[in-house]
Amino acid sequence: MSGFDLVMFDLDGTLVETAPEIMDAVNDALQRFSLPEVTQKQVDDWIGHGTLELLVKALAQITGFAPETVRASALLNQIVPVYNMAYNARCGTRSHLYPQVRETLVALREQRARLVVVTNKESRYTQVVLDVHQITSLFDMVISGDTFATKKPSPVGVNSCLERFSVAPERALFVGDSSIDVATARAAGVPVWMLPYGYNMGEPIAACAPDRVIQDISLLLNA
Ligand SMILES: O=C(O)COP(=O)(O)O
Repeated sequence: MSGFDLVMFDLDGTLVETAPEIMDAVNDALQRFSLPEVTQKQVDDWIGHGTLELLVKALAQITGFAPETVRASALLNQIVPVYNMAYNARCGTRSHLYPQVRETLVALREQRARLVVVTNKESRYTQVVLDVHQITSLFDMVISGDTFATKKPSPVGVNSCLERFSVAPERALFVGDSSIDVATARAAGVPVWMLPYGYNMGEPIAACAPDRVIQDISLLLNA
């Protein structure tokens, strides 16, 4: 039996392994502009601050320009719609739910916990991923990187969930895979558990000092 009334989940690297097809879509877009490809390791380490920021990092790496220069560039504006099309085509081709994700979400719902996604992925991409893996209906609320003016590690999204479902921070849990998730949960006073298999910008997860590291998401059920 889970001791939590509200469980908030990160998406990429926590519920769904998304990086392989994100890399495919980035490389599809780069190819259209005759730019060199990026590697899987680079993409893994760029996930965390949203897709637009991932594209900024990829273009900065390739062109040698500073990220702020890329953010203001025409190239970024041109590549975004091309990436969107590529991602829609790639989504679901090489992503998958991590083991026990669906079963655990269903069981938590049966235990009457509220379930929420809090991701930095922009909502257009979040929706495609949740739909393609048929888990949209398992969540009471979805907060994306562009839902509020600030994204994780700002606690705004987490605080809005606590308020919406009238849950005290200590009765909630944040489950994630990166230092961004730990910082977000800490800023909201919510306990935070980490899964070791996701994307933490190349850093070891122990360095983030979460309350617990769990090897498998089904361990949430015995909390
Ligand atoms: O899209 C990203 O960069 C991050 O997404 P996440 O917050 O679900 O890890």
